Amino acid sequence: MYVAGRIEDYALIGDMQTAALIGRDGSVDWLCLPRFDSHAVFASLLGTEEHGCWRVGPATTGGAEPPRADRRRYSGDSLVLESEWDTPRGTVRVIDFMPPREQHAPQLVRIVEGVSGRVPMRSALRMRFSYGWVVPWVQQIEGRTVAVAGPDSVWLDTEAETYGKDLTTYSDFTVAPGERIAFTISWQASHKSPPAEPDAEAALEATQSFWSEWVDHCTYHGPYREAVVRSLITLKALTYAPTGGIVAAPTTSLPECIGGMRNWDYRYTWLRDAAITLSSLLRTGYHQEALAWREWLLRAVAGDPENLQIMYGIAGERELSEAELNWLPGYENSTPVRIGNGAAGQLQLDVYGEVTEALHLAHMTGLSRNDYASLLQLKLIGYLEDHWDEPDEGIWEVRGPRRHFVHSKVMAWVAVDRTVKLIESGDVDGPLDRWRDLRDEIHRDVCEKGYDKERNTFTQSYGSRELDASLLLIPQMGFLPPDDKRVIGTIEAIQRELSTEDGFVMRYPTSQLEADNVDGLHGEEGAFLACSFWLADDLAMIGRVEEARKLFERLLSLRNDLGLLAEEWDSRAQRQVGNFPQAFSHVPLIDTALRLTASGAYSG
Ligand SMILES: OC[C@H]1O[C@H](O[C@H]2O[C@H](CO)[C@@H](O)[C@H](O)[C@H]2O)[C@H](O)[C@@H](O)[C@@H]1O
Repeated sequence: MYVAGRIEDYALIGDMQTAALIGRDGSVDWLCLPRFDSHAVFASLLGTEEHGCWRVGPATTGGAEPPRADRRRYSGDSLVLESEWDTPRGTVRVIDFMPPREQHAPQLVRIVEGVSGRVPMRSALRMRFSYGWVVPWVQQIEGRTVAVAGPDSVWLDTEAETYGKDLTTYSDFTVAPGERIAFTISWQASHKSPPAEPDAEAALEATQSFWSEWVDHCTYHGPYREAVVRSLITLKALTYAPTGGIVAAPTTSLPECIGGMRNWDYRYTWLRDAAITLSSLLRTGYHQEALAWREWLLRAVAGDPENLQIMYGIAGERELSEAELNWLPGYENSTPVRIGNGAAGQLQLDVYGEVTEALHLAHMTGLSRNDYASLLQLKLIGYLEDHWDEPDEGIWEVRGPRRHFVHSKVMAWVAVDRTVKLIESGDVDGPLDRWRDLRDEIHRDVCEKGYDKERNTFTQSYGSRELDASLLLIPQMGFLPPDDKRVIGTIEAIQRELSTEDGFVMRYPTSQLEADNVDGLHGEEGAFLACSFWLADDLAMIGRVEEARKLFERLLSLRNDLGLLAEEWDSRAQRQVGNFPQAFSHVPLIDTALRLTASGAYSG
């Protein structure tokens, strides 16, 4: 029976317009072309080999399982993946990458390089368009193999011999030491003329230079540089270069609970996720990306800023209706597989705070002034003035009834606070006294209704006894100082009540009981990695620096061998779960590394 690899078995390559996931067995199991949110041409990640994949690796005999690579790494600080197999016949390396696009078509390049001995190899290319639904029509045109279905065509170029069998394009060949054999697939709209023939070696050189030049701009040189740089490269790979939009992750429906229904499509731009990504990029010297995202934001909300959506398509599209792909059995039978995301229609008041905080940081770090950005900020507060006291779906996008989430109110306070500061700086005009009063009113409301005096902790929502890990952001956002007894009480309560057996943090309690079930979903989920980083950050803020460092370094050890993190960690099964790799995990990794570095606490 076919089983996709563990989530952490996957490597990421990408060209800042889309991305591919490659398993340890050399199989590309996920790739959407030409954009992150396009239909997948390889979707075996969520199904079987029959839903499309492309394996390049040592040949096997007698139906044996394809061997897993013995070693793999990114070549330096890049997204060029090198996987190596030691076989009885010798050692072979496969170099995988996607060249950043200029004028040329989207490409995925695989170069097979002999290291020692003579190794028999096989390339097995199974293209299935529309997420594994459509078997394309494959033909040879002037020595090139082309697969066509509807609007898409994919062209395979290689000097190796190819042949078709069982709806698959194979190449069987032997590679000798020093020999390099390239395979490139290029996507083209099927009504257009064929894409130019690729030059794989020149593309490799250009891709390496692109990444090393980009990494050179990083201003962080602290003890966690390796982890920070890998996270930055991952965030850059999740950026859609033509528009500046940032996807939350390049995948859909990798489950938060194996076998469960918490499967969502993350190939869109959440204002929340993108705003915090922008803040991390700004703090590490990447102003260009921050500028591009601010432009994206202004275009996305243009014309109707009061009617802000919490998420958009990567080019600012508003229509993201959710649908289920019922022909896909799902990752380890986790159904449904969803595309689109119903959370787009929710009210999440925290988003006003995250966006305003990002614009504020951009302003403070000297990003060139943009009058429309300031105007947008004023409009957002105008909206909040009338709506901050309404119940919402909150940061976790719950699908249960709306509540007065404490985190949402805290972030509404952040939005007003940063805007008051903007007006105070003299850069824009606004109703200063009225908004100072509004800021005080929100603060009072949260402290009165969202704080449980008896237990000395803030609560998930007004009147509830539940806790919520988003409360860890209270000191980080400056709502209360870290030494406030209510802050310390909340951190300790979260440690007590939301910790997993291995000391990581759940977002909130998940319950099987309908009445207690805040998110309206069945099944449990893993420790939420962002929340676990937030705990480390808070511990450092309240002076428990050694504890913070230990937790942070244990979190780093959860990364896969290539430094990548999904959204969650399943403490029982000791494996990563959720969409992968996830910006929402890599951003707080960077933030906590910066805080620990500033506090001088690190090992070795
Ligand atoms: O838990 C239910 C919700 O889960 C997803 O949202 C999560 O991912 C978002 C993107 O990273 C993040 O912004 C949010 O805070 C997370 O809770 C899913 O996208 C939602 O549709 C779903 O309701």
